[in-house]
Amino acid sequence: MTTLFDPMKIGDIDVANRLAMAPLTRNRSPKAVPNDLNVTYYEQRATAGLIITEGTPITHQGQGYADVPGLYLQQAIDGWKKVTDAVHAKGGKIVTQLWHVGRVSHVSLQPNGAAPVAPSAIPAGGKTYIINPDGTGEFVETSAPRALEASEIPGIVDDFRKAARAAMDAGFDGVEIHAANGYLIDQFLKTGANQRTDDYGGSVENRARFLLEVVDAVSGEIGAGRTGIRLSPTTPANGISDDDPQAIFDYVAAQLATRDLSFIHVIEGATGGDRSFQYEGTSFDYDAFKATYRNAGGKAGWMVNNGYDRDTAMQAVESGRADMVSFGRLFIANPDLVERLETGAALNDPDGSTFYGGGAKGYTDYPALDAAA
Ligand SMILES: C=C(C(=O)O)c1ccccc1
Repeated sequence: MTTLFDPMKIGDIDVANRLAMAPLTRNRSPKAVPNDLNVTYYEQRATAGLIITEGTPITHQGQGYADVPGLYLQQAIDGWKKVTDAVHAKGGKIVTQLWHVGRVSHVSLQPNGAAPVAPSAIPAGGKTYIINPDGTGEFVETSAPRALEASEIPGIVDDFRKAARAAMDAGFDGVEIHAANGYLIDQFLKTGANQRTDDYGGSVENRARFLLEVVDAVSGEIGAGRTGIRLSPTTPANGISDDDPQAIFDYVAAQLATRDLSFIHVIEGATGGDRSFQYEGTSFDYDAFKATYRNAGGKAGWMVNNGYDRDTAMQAVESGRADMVSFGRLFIANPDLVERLETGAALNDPDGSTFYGGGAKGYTDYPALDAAA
């Protein structure tokens, strides 16, 4: 029987076990450049079967939070190279999450103080994290977005492609396309944010067009076997919603099945919250979603997320419902999470007050088992 601790191959990526470190924004990379503290943080967690880095904006326009690392400056690529070298030296595997926030941004974070971009001029209604001129950080309301012209969309697709190339130049084993949590690609997918009347809006085919163009551009650049994707069919994160998530995601599943990707990373329910959350008047079936993908020939590793613990993660893999399980907060607090779950050791508790911003406290100072012994 396959267990959570068995190796596997996801596309072209060999992983030592089926625990993934989920992408976690930590706001500790000033000027969008990864630094030595980031190197230590990821190196400490290299025993994960797969590390998925924090969201990494593909361009300045794609940035929506202060002090997140990018992939659009050579300095950042050089900084990421130190991270990947350190993780590889410990025998780990690491991919980076390619991120464009779309409307979830603030004019102070945008090129020339411009409005954030989105499929339609519909505000996210959420908050984002900025650093004020005096250096203090705070969560503020996102700025009102402008609707992208259709003529701008191919350029953003190419920005994803260029970022994927930059990721490989930085030594990553692959990428995860961030198509979840109410960010740009998810905004195109869902009716609550996409009310376009051109080829990128209306039908499920049109709303999925941008996602598939990004998948094809990234896969074409670095290989489908090193390309994963994160989806969140029913999350309310960043004010996103949809009238019929089963329709759009069953279509997406059937389309992705033909593209030989490395992994499909699915957030179940509300991101970091209620796993049973459903958009008003809808009922999304996650097992049917996966069955659609597999029945259409999809072979990518199926990775599940949201509130899993040792027992539920082991059960998900042993039952065959999932190939991998990603952990966020547990990896924040337990750099050696794999050993702790495999041996049933006690777990450190994460300190939510240090999740975003700051330095080593709550970032690289969580003790490993051998340190605590
Ligand atoms: C990249 C994020 C996501 O995917 O939700 C994120 C961003 C800021 C805070 C928490 C999470």
